[in-house]
Amino acid sequence: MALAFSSPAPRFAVSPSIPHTSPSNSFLITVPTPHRLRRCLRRGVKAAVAVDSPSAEGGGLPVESPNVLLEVNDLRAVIKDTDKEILKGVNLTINEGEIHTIMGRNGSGKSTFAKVLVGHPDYEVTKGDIVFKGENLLEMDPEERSHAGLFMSFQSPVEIPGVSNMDFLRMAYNARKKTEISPIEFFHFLLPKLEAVKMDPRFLDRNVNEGFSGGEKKRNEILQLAVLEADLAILDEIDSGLDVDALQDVAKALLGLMTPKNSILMITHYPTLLDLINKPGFVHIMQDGVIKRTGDRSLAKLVEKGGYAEISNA
Ligand SMILES: Nc1ncnc2c1ncn2[C@@H]1O[C@H](COP(=O)(O)OP(=O)(O)OP(=O)(O)O)[C@@H](O)[C@H]1O
Repeated sequence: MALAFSSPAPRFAVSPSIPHTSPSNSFLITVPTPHRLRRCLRRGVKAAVAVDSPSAEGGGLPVESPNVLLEVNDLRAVIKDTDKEILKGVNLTINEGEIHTIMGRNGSGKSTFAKVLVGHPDYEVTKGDIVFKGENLLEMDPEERSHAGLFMSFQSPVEIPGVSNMDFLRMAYNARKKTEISPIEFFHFLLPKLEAVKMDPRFLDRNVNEGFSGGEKKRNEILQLAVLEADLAILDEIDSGLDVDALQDVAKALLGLMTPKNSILMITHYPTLLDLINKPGFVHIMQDGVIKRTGDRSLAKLVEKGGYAEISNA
């Protein structure tokens, strides 16, 4: 293995996925941090030459690459205070601006993975690491993770009696942005977001999710996401229980929220939402606590057609 570094430390980019390494491959790799270098090495890069500009001597083809937003390495987790292991070595990298989808049989560990990412107290990480925006996520409590830009929409959003949706959203916004926006100002900020998710402003006066239908709760989750302007939205079955029109609205709203900087990690059982979003993305199949296969939307189609047996046997 050959590694060469230019000096001073180069402004380097690493190919996001490096999917097809073989013993004879060599890559132009730019290495801004030891962390990113570790990632390349883990992925089996055998020869790496770093140069600080495409024109520098000894270089190869420059690799334009987006920034890594989330990196999960060999993540293992058990149910708290037990030795029941649910996550058995999950690896996943999400770059800025990407849409990732996790599919998998019931009970394969998808929601657990999502919950571990946001620091759910039911689980204990026993091995591996999670780096979010260059920071060690495992050292942050759930609130810090949220302030850092992680958002999770749960399968069954909780009701919060006695707290109006408007107050809740404003408090969440203030906490995330470390500001103190007035109710009037906030309302003006909120109006276009309500329109984007096609939500009736009357829902703002109701208590959070109290008495909301399943679809209304999901729409409210997207509103929260829009308000918090999260860097990574983790959406656990955001499409479940939605009628066809609502599904279209959610897809449109999600697309409207996408920027080159933020990313989405969706858990779903159906490829419909992916079709509606209609953007290139990654589909991962989780099986027994690990990501077994990764591909594009065609992988989701394969599952839809032949079930998971086809994937497992491949
Ligand atoms: N807090 C917990 N206590 C006991 N078992 C748990 C707990 N959390 C997860 N599990 C178990 O871990 C396994 C994975 O659950 P998880 O909810 O992550 O699956 P999933 O892939 O999201 O399933 P689904 O598609 O049905 O939502 C299941 O067998 C589940 O019963």
